[in-house]
Amino acid sequence: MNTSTPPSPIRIALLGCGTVGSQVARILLADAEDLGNRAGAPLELVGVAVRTLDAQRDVELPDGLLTLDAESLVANADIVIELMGGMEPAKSLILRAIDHGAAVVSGNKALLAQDGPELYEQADAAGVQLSYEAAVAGAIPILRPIRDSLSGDRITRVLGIVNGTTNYILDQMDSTGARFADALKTAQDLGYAEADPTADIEGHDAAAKAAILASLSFHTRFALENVFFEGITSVTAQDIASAAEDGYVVKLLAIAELLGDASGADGVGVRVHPTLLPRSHPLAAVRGAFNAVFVEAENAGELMFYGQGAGGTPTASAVLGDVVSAARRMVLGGPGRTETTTGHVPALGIDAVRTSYCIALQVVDEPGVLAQISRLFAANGVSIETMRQRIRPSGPDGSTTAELRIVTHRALEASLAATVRQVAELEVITAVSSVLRVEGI
Ligand SMILES: NC(=O)c1ccc[n+]([C@@H]2O[C@H](COP(=O)([O-])OP(=O)(O)OC[C@H]3O[C@@H](n4cnc5c(N)ncnc54)[C@H](O)[C@@H]3O)[C@@H](O)[C@H]2O)c1
Ligand SMILES: N[C@@H](CCO)C(=O)O
Ligand code: NA
Repeated sequence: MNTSTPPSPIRIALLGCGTVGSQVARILLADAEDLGNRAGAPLELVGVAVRTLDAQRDVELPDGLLTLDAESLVANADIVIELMGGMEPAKSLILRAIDHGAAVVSGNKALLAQDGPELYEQADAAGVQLSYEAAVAGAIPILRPIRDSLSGDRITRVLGIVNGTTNYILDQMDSTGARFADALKTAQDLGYAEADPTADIEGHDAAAKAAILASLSFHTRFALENVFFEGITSVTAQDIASAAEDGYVVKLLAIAELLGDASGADGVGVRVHPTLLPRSHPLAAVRGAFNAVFVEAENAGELMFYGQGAGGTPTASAVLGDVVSAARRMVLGGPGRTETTTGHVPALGIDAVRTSYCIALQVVDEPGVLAQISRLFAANGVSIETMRQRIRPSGPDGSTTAELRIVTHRALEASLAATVRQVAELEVITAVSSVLRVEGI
């Protein structure tokens, strides 16, 4: 006979009952027994903080669970799930939860990328667990594999499609020839893009996720200010069509990689920008609003994690994984480490990155043009990998112009950017029609 006392219930407070929060509440209630068995103690949802009590919600919750008093709820919980989003009051409530010794689970990438270092320090100091698997690539288990499964390896590079809205838009442009504005409209009609899609299309959302991925991959705290980012608003249908002709696809990639600085010491470059990828690259096959993260590690080699990066139920899966994990730690004792910060690698700016460029130029069709252009590439130490020239009629007099598409070998971003600036000033150049970085070659 088992005479030990049953474990006391773990009290869970949920802050926010929107797209993700409502699904977390639903699953916590519906699957309480299974989740409790896995955690080793009953999981009790003690309250859900909302802004208005009588709002229309996706799920029906038992009477008495909803409250407007988030602060009191937090003060009486063992685990606080923050799914309100935004900076305040999310940050103050998380700090309050930590102060009370509660474990915190959040999906708030915007807050973590901006104020994560402060929150992680407070959690460490209080000995409580702060987990946020939902914050990067929604349902995809990626943070815990990086933090735990790969903690015996050395990650050298992470390439991620971590924003579903922009992947959907770029995929539509690629598969239907749509213009950016039309693809964005379709994404909005289907509910992928928000009414204000700025954070997605300008790259902020992916940049926040890049900062989190870089921090865990390189054991050093990086914040949004360390991330160079560009969105997809200037990617044209022509860019996508030309890329397709050359065997590439355009993806918005979040890239975090180990680099040498000028003296050869380690540094980390973190960036987000539209990127040309060969169609044979595994990330090129990530279609629609799906997400994927491609990890390169010294011993494991190449790994890819794929799945749904957003949506209430998929994201709730990641949140509840964190909840069960935090509850297990409570049952077993000790907070468990959520991240390590012993790497001390500095963040390097975009100039220190080594990448390739694909440059499309409209040039005058006359002798010596290629020589002038290639001289500038050579002067900047940039080697050309491929060059394709197309001659087009430009006037009724039979005159012609040429379009050149040059793909470079990897070179320092600073040298590539200087080359483009200088080439643009040549008189024989009528337009620099696009400049896109290339990865995976
Ligand atoms: N939706 C997704 O697919 C997804 C995926 C990954 C991460 N996330 C993150 O999860 C979080 C929640 O996202 P969501 O899509 O569920 O957002 P949402 O806007 O649907 O839900 C947020 C809810 O919080 C409530 N709220 C805001 N301030 C509040 C306050 N002071 N007190 C009580 N309630 C308050 C809002 O009324 C709303 O119901 C965000 O940080 C988001 O970035 C969302
Ligand atoms: N807006 C985000 C939601 C998930 O973080 C996306 O499009 O991927
Ligand atoms: Na995730």
